[in-house]
Amino acid sequence: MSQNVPSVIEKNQEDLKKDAKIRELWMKNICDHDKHAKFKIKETYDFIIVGAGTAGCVLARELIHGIPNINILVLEAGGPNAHSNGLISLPCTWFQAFRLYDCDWGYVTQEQKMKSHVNPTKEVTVKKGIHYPRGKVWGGCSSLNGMVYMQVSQTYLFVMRGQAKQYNDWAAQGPEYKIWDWDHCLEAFKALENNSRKDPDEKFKQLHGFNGLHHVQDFQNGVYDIMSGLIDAAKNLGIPYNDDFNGERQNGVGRLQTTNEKGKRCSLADGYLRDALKKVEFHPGSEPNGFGKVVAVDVRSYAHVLEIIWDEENKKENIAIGIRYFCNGNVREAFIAPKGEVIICSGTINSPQILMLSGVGPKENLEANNIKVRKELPVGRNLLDHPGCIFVAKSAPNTIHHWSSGAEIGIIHKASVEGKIPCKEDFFDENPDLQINASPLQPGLVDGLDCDGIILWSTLNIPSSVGYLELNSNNPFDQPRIHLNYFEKSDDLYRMISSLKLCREIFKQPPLSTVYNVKEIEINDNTNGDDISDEDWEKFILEKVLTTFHPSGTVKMAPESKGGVVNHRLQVYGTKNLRVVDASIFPYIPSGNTNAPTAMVAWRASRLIIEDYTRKNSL
Ligand SMILES: Cc1cc2nc3c(=O)[nH]c(=O)nc-3n(C[C@H](O)[C@H](O)[C@H](O)COP(=O)(O)OP(=O)(O)OC[C@H]3O[C@@H](n4cnc5c(N)ncnc54)[C@H](O)[C@@H]3O)c2cc1C
Repeated sequence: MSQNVPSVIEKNQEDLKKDAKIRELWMKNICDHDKHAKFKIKETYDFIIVGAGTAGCVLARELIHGIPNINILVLEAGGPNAHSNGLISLPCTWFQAFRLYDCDWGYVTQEQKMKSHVNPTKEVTVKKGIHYPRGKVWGGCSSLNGMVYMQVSQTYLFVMRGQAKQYNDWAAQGPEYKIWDWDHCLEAFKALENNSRKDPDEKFKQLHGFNGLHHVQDFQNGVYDIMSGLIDAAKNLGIPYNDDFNGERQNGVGRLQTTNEKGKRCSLADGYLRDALKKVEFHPGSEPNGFGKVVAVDVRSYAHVLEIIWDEENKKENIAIGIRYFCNGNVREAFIAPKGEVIICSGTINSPQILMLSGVGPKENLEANNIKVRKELPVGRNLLDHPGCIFVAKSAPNTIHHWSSGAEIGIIHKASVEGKIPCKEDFFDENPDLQINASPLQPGLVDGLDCDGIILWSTLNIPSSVGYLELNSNNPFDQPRIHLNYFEKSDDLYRMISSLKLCREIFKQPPLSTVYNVKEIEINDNTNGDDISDEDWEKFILEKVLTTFHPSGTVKMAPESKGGVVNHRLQVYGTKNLRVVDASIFPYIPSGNTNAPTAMVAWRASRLIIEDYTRKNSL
């Protein structure tokens, strides 16, 4: 049975005073240490990667194995993922893991006010302070995420090694963007994936990889069969069964695949960084300073990057030469070798923040925060995310398995822009835009509710509304201001209403309503039974809205004239030796979970970086 696990422990005033005293002693010690430090070695690396998240882990591994005799420094603000009392590696505790305050950046969002779409004479609000978790730990968000594996976007797959339209849209931005078309992306997805499906058929083999380091497995269901009952309930409504959401089509109901290996989380730190660290060579005397060169990946934990160091002798060219960071109470610097690069892999919130703190960004916001503008670019604009809304039902006792890792079943459908219940045609539409993830009700997931049940989490996979983020100050430890602009466009609201209406219908179906005594809760607290007006739906959605944790797009890959910050090779416009590689470069958000697409971007980027490095070295 479920237990009530407190997810937050509050500190009292006495504890806080003790903490402050210890911090003071630590600072004093650091200052004494500095007084005695006589010299420091100039640290030089071929590549400096900022952030050991999904993208940083893949990149470090692919570069150290792809280029001979290089060394790489990875600067990571968080610590190793082995910590945290096992909460990270155990799939069933993921919902606690992303609330670990020392593994999460702890971001919250700004308040949002807008006119009601249903009754434009009224103002409606999305409350301030939606928790916006981002991993601050080896593996980044892949160490905290819900482990759902989704590689393809909206499945405009034209059978076989088909084309997913969405990646082709990335590629349609110009002839040089062809390197991002579906064929190129599929090559990367397959190279990364290690799928453990038993006896895969030919179609499955064509769209999946089996030799990568990112382990993917079919959901191992437990002993209770309420989740199978959910599949039957969806089928009753005419929703087709789908046995591979990463296959030829994305619509339908089926079991999700997860990034697990033998029942444990497989983050990109587990899969890729661990492998990168295995390569260590020593080349004595190969460096002019006489120290020799260690060919390896050096991961520095608890190293918070402050800004990019620029070559001040060639001011106009904006040449990145290193990184300034804060570690163990000291500000430190690391530099790149003449043919090296700085690669920012700090995620959708932090990559734009680092660029802006270094003078690359929108003029107005930079000048308002006393930052000298080096290159004006729309950094932080184009914040794309999948807004979500959870719909909860109670069930009879002892109907769920509490070691579930969360989302077990997916229902992917086309929603109605008029807010109607989707019809059969919508279920068969191969361009779905809504994803419902179904999980057993986990303790703590819904405040104050401690009973068995099911959660249906509707997620708008192709949102029309776009948000932005901006600096709050020039303090690198300050949170940027995150403006989500969820449901700013009316079609987003009505499509969410359509999906939630479908959730209600699913709960009413047998065997859920008959065998498992499933009864929806929450919405009926606000309204009367079935007669829910659009106004009440809007109120419900804006009160309950939460992120599905997929922010992307704030360092958009696009031509500069079209709002791009990086070009097709992910180099920052108007700078040299500087790339951004992570979910922030997505020009359009993939219509599915974003971890695999981010790893794909890093794998593709590694090929581009290797090409450029080899060319520079042959000159
Ligand atoms: C709770 C949660 C659930 C999710 N569920 C799923 C899911 O089920 N399936 C799925 O596919 N996707 C899921 N995602 C999304 C997916 O994990 C992310 O899209 C993906 O991991 C993003 O990778 P990234 O490399 O862009 O950034 P990140 O993984 O966030 O990596 C950025 C790294 O940079 C470090 N960093 C940032 N700033 C600095 C700095 N100044 N100095 C040094 N280091 C810095 C961070 O600490 C972090 O380690 C989820 C995400 C979360 C948070």
